[in-house]
Amino acid sequence: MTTLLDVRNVSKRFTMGGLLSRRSVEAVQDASLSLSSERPEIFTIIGESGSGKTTLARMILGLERPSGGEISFRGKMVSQRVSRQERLEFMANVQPVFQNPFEAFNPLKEIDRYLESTAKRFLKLHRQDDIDGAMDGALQKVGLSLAEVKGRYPHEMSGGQLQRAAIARALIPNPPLLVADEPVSMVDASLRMSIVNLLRSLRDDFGVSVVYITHDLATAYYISNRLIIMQRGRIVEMGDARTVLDNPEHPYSRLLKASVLSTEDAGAGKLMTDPGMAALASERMERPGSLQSRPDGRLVRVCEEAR
Ligand SMILES: Nc1ncnc2c1ncn2[C@@H]1O[C@H](COP(=O)(O)OP(=O)(O)OP(=O)(O)O)[C@@H](O)[C@H]1O
Repeated sequence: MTTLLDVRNVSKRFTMGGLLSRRSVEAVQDASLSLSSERPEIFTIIGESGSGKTTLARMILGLERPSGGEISFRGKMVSQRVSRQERLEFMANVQPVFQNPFEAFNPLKEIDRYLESTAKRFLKLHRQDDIDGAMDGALQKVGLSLAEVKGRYPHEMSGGQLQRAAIARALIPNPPLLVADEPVSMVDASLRMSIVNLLRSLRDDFGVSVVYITHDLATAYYISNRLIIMQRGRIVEMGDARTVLDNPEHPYSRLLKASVLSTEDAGAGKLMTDPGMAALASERMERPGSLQSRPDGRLVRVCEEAR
């Protein structure tokens, strides 16, 4: 089995403030995960707001440098890809999909012009027929076509259509991996499932793996093969999505699942429910611990005294 992505003991500390008021945040602590090249999958990162999901995603994309640990793509450390050519090759292979499609596009530029510059940059295409073919091929994968998109500005499309176009842009270099950070949270509720189904089809029909970042357990349950649950920068549980979400073991995972049932949580990514469980989950984070294997294949963070 060859490894597509290997995240090994990765941490990220942000330091802020001046000399006298210096403080730091451990945004990600000792995170490890690995995706295989042969088995495309949707690997989900779940956690409430501030748990470190975006920071981990940005490190995978090479947009943020880890303070500790290493990330490798196809066996080569991301930090060692230093030449322009190596960076470009990496960017072509690991493409981002961002939360807000309206921010991903320049409002003053036609959508196809933006796709065209991606095709030229990553595929080194020059002939207009070839460029159009690459754009149309990527747009067809997301249920659009070049004819539908040509000459249109971002404000002339719905949020759902624009997110599809953003995903098409990401697909132009034929990447084996997409990193999608809350790709449905800004999309109209009625169109969300179509984007979620699209990610599934990219995996099943085109062999693209997706790192899917969300605080929405329902879509995570629906499309993920595996997932990790993050609490304050740490992975507290990792495993097969259904195994973990049907019967979460860590108190924080249980809290997250319970919060799905709470209407006031909808969309905000904050946990409001069950103060007792919240206190237990929080108290466990204070204590040293490590991920332990369970017979069903999942990993759960266990505190030293509780082992
Ligand atoms: N550039 C930065 N400088 C300082 N602190 C940062 C920076 N980026 C993130 N953080 C902090 O790191 C922690 C993790 O943030 P991150 O954005 O990764 O969480 P998240 O789970 O993606 O949250 P959200 O769902 O709100 O996007 C937070 O405490 C955040 O304030």
